[in-house]
Amino acid sequence: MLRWLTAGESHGPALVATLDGLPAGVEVTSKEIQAALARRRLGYGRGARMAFEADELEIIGGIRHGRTLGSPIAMRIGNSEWPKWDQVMSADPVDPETLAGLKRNAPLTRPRPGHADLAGMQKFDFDEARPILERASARETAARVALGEIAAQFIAQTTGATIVSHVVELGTVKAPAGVLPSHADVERLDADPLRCFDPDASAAMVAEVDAAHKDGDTLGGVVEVIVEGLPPGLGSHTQWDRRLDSRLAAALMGIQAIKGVELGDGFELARTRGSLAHDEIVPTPEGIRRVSGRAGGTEGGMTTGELLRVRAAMKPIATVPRALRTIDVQTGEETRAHHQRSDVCAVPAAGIVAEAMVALVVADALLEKFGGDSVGETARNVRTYLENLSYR
Ligand SMILES: Cc1cc2nc3c(=O)[nH]c(=O)nc-3n(C[C@H](O)[C@H](O)[C@H](O)COP(=O)(O)O)c2cc1C
Ligand SMILES: C=C(O[C@@H]1CC(C(=O)O)=C[C@@H](OP(=O)(O)O)[C@H]1O)C(=O)O
Repeated sequence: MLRWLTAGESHGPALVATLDGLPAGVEVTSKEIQAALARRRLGYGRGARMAFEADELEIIGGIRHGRTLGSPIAMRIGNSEWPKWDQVMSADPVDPETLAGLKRNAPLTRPRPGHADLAGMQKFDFDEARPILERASARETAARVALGEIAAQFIAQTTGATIVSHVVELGTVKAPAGVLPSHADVERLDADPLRCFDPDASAAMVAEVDAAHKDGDTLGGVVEVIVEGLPPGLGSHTQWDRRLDSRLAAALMGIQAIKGVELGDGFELARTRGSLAHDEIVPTPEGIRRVSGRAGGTEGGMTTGELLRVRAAMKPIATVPRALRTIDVQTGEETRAHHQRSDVCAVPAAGIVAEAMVALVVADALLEKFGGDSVGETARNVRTYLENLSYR
């Protein structure tokens, strides 16, 4: 069983990530993890912070000379901006040079609708939002992306399966349905400002972000993650929490600002007759295949061996520059929510985080089915299973 956890605050010295249960011998380098972290910082519409803050990766345990040891993996992702934040948030006298034009932190008593501020202050009994937003903030997703890169390497090295994500909707703009990227398109996608596979839709998305920015507004959207090359039978129909669908949905809904998840055509299937909604099974020279991918590559909560395709819907960023109505918890009076800088849109970054969450869930399901204490053992078990399938 794979287990993973993160710790750390948005404006703290570092994030920490741990991954327990991964076999030995997975090849993964700091450079690869750092590259995954860099992908998360891309995307049109992000705030100033992405440009100057650096993720400083340090592997603390579980990986040596580019290979996992089979022991728990621990990583630290330092925040290059910490010395400044330490000053901004300090109750002690502040060195004006370090502060470099930043405002001294005042208590955040005007919670933002749509962020964790108010519910967190009520629950944890804080009189301002800082201690809540620090951990609710999606900076934490850097730690998940680091973990996800290791999981993705494990998946690739045991099954050959690859993962890619793309932005399929941004605000009201939709990419044309049906044309799916593969892993070979990653570079092209990463070079696109919105990580959208369709250039016309991407251009329209850029315009949508610009318009929202100009209006002092924010945007959400939909990302799709595709895994190509998985064996059939990951996950299980036998219990609700063993279904791969439920595990994917939980992991994706666990990303900040994700409000909906669909497997395959998801909600659209509910509006479609059965005769047109399912993926017919046919014999082919390459083996048993489905003629379509409407289900998203699972049936009965198990992978079918076809493309795994899952979507996540991100709500618009809560820190709206044209700030929404709220109350000041100090006075009880109606006012406007606090606003400093923020992203207009972080949908492309959410796609990278979604890839990481899918990778972790799939790696866990692979280990559950095939076991193995070394990557070679898991890979062997996958091969033997595929060679001995009764129906292929
Ligand atoms: C990559 C990413 C970047 C985000 N950036 C911001 C941001 O700049 N400002 C903001 O208010 N929310 C941002 N969010 C969303 C908040 O973190 C999220 O809305 C908040 O934690 C409350 O959680 P909930 O939306 O799941 O209810 C971002 C989310 C992600 C995934
Ligand atoms: C730092 C990251 O995202 C942050 C996520 C975030 C939020 O509220 O979730 C708010 C913003 O931070 P700040 O409030 O300091 O401007 C984003 O920049 C990151 O993704 O690395």
